[in-house]
Amino acid sequence: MTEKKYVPSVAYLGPEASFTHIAASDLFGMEGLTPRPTIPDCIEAVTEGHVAYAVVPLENALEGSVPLTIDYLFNSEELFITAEISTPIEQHMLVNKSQVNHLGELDSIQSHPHALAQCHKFLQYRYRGVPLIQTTSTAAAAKSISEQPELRVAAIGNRLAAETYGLHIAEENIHDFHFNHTRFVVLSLRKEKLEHSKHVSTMKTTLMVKLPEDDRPGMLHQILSVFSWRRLNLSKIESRPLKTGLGHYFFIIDINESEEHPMMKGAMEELDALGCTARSFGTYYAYESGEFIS
Ligand SMILES: O=C(O)C(=O)C[C@]1(C(=O)O)C=C[C@@H](O)C=C1
Repeated sequence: MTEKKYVPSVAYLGPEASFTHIAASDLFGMEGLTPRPTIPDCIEAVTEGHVAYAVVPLENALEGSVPLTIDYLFNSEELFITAEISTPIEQHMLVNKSQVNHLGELDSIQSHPHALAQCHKFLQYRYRGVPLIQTTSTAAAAKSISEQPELRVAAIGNRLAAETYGLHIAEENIHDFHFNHTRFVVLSLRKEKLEHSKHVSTMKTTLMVKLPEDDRPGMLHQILSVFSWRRLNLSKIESRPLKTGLGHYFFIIDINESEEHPMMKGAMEELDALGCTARSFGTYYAYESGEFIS
């Protein structure tokens, strides 16, 4: 008797043919993937136990962090990052075949805010004045325009979305900078390191750090020195508003080390001694997808 392969259930920011879908299938294959319309819906699918994992975008090389993902993570007490996959991204302008000869008369261009921003210069020079409409994902934009072929609208998305929704690629590679990569993370209630045969770029630990309530001079400097004298390499530090008042922030810190390392344990203890609240999202492998998602 052949053993049945375990196929984990995975929610991703959909619909079908989003960049997140491609990233999720890169890690998990096509089986077991279920689309969710928004990033909070993906995160809730995991926290409510409907799926084992959720794949969501975390950061883009041109546009920075995806605020929804960061803020939901900050407020979750139970989620861990179990893997990261970073992929190069190519954006195209998609239209219904009936609109190919009406590119000069577009009423709107739709996409995810990050995708619109990645093509900002292109849109400014070629489609100045055309209203830009934000959607929950690039694939949501492609799907929506495909359902209204009579409208003079375009979407920004990838090649798979064009194929999936029967759209025509009117303009290819419209992202403003060649180095357009997005980091996607795999979230789970279980603290684990997902292993994959893909190329691992590094092992990372992500922390979210809240400073002590009493504002002291040099606090950020002290936090950084916790890592620097231990020779712990940070690959990212970013501040986000705590949403409790102007000037109140928390910090997202990525460290290229396992949290099991004695130096990391020491760092966590020292952060605690400084009065900081440091929450670890776990240690995970950061994978790189060599192929362009286009
Ligand atoms: O997955 C998608 O298609 C999305 O619309 C999300 C998202 C993002 O949030 O960064 C993913 C990759 C691209 O950078 C643009 C948009």
